[in-house]
Amino acid sequence: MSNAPESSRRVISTHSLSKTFSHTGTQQNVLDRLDLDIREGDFTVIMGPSGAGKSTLLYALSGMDRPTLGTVEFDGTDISDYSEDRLARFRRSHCGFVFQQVYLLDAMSVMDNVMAVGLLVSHDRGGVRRRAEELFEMVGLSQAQTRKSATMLSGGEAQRAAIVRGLINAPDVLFADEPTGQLNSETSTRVLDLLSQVNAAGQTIVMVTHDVRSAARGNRILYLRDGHVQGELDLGRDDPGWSHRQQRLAGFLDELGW
Ligand SMILES: Nc1ncnc2c1ncn2[C@@H]1O[C@H](COP(=O)(O)OP(=O)(O)OP(=O)(O)O)[C@@H](O)[C@H]1O
Repeated sequence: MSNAPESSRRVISTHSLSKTFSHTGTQQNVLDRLDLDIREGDFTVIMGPSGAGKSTLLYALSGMDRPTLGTVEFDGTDISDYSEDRLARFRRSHCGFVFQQVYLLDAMSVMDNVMAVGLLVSHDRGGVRRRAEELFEMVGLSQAQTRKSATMLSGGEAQRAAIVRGLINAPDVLFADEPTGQLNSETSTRVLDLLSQVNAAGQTIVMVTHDVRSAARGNRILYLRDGHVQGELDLGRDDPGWSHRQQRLAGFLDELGW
């Protein structure tokens, strides 16, 4: 569990964040005037029923998509009306992403996949390589594995490589959308241990998941339904044991009718 110091600094603040999709003349209000903060150093988990808008919220918080109404402030700067180009530059420097699908480029080695993302932000090839090597070591991928094509990795290895890619530019926030969704239980545990480890070292994380075991890694749980945050649980940073954390979380979810 995280030993990161408590911080009340807000990295992201939304104000009346709304997202509406239109399909064949009807409008769907997926996010409805949300006001929420993401605090530095927190491992925030977004839960909620299928279709509640969890991924939509993650995309809005990370500048992958723009709100229909309202604003998203990242480090005090409103990013909601940035142009596509500016948003892309902003994301590269400030956000890291880990998805359920790994999306490594098969034609490149694992190292080159990570280097390519690092070199979008820095021209210091040696520096990027050194950071990549450090991160690969941290996630337990050997040099031989990083020289392989991405197709030659197991699912768990590929997801660990994706975490390295997500961290290569030292993002302010690492966003993860069901990062263990495709993994078996043992490999999920390794990936979750890794997320806990980087969070303990101070990395701010926002993760969407359906999985109680994964969610128990977070210190703050937001439950999204009908476009609102319907409940919030402070799971804290002290570790009274995973089963205790999972029980508290299960109780919270039961009360919300999960
Ligand atoms: N680009 C889009 N165009 C139209 N509708 C969309 C779009 N993206 C999402 N939606 C709709 O918004 C709603 C919320 O989708 P979202 O993927 O955010 O939900 P979720 O809570 O992440 O769901 P799940 O847990 O099933 O992944 C869904 O009804 C979905 O169909």
